[in-house]
Amino acid sequence: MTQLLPSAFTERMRTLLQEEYEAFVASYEQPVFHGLRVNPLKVDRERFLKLSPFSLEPVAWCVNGFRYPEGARPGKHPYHSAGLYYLQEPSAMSAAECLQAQPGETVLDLCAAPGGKSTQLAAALQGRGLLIANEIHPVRARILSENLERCGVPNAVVTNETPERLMDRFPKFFDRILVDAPCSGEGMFRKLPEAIEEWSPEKVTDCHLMQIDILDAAAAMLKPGGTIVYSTCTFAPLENEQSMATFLERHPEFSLIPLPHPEHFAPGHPEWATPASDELAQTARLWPHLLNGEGHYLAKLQKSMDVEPAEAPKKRKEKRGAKSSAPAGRKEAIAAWRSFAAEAIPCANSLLDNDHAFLLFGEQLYYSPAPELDWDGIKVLRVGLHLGTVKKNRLEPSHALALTLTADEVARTASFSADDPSLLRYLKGEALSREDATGWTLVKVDDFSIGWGKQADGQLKNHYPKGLRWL
Ligand SMILES: C[S@@+](CC[C@H](N)C(=O)[O-])C[C@H]1O[C@@H](n2cnc3c(N)ncnc32)[C@H](O)[C@@H]1O
Repeated sequence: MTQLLPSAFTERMRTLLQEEYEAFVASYEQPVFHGLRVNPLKVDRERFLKLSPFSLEPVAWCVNGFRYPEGARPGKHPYHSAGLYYLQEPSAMSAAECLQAQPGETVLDLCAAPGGKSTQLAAALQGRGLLIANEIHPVRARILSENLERCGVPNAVVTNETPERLMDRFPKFFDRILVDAPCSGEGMFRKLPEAIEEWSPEKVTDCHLMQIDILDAAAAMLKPGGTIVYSTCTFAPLENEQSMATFLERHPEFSLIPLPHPEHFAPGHPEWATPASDELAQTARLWPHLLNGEGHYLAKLQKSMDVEPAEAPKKRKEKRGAKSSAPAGRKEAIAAWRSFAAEAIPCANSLLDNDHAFLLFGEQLYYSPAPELDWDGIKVLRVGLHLGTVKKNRLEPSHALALTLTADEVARTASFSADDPSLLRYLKGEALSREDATGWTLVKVDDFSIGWGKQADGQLKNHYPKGLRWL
């Protein structure tokens, strides 16, 4: 594939890499590495290693990351539909890992779709604290939301906003921010040859300018003492060392801090930026000829504590007739939830015990990880855990809820092994003949929830979402 590479790209890389260039360009003739990251919200690493139908080789810089062999089809396995793992290229696993989000923190993933890094950040939060996963493009934001749902994330809000509009709403609000920036994608040429077609020297410049704007917004949203990880999947110095050099000139309240895994990640190149600050050597480059993954760049920035803290963002007021969270009917919706939970999920009423956290949008009931926040005027796709649809004072549970539940939390389960033909029929949307107690039933693959069924009259009626059904 070397001959497909744009000459402006290869000439620049030859000049930058000098004697290393031959090894770099030879890597384009090597096979791509395929990765999956185990989702600890659903299964822990050791258990998955025992269950895995694929042979797995650990990724050194990501505790839950593995490479799987060519020919394995983990995206076509029921464990994928159950959210046990996320398919992610090995180098792409580095950025969220480096952010080191801690349970209970407030974290923003500013350029989040399709959700590889958001699902990884959500796993680090362990269901505690708040993740805002934002994506500027509406169609991609929906895919992001579906991926967070599949991975059983209860505490994420998905927004579809520009960084600037979020900045106005959330000044100095986040403990940690990931900026996985839109970039010219040179590091993906081997994996996605279509990225070659979309590349041009002008795109590199446009992406650099966009990155500076996005980073400015991220800087404004970070608390004093907070951390930003900036990442790209390109080799262009303009989008990497230069974006960092420009950012640091504009924001003297930030400094670069060291990244882990120096044995795998090569240092950034100060001499590829202006000014050529030595600090830039603390950023990292993941080179495809030096590790088993694609090309990436990483930088970790810390904001000084000597910055005035911000006023808290606007709080939500319980207004009668408010558009976003219709209070009329909210009490009835909560009552519908409580009666559903008492029957189907005995522990839920004591776990979801904050009445202020229930938000009703039309017929859709959510449990919010940040009930105090006002979302009016922000495009929100999901405001936390979607509990279900309330119709005629009855709650129909959501697919998202099923995927956050474990077998010991629910009153009734229907369990199938991964290779049981009945499971395949369920995933295709068929009803199953089955005798059991009547009511909402959590369908499982082995021990892991995969969706809802409703048992009645010797049948398990199918409630697997139409859009997700296997063909
Ligand atoms: C590298 S991708 C993100 C990948 C994602 N973090 C993941 O791990 O799955 C960059 C994202 O930035 C979005 N984007 C494009 N222009 C943007 C802008 N001006 N501001 C914020 N995000 C933008 C793109 O739509 C794209 O989804």
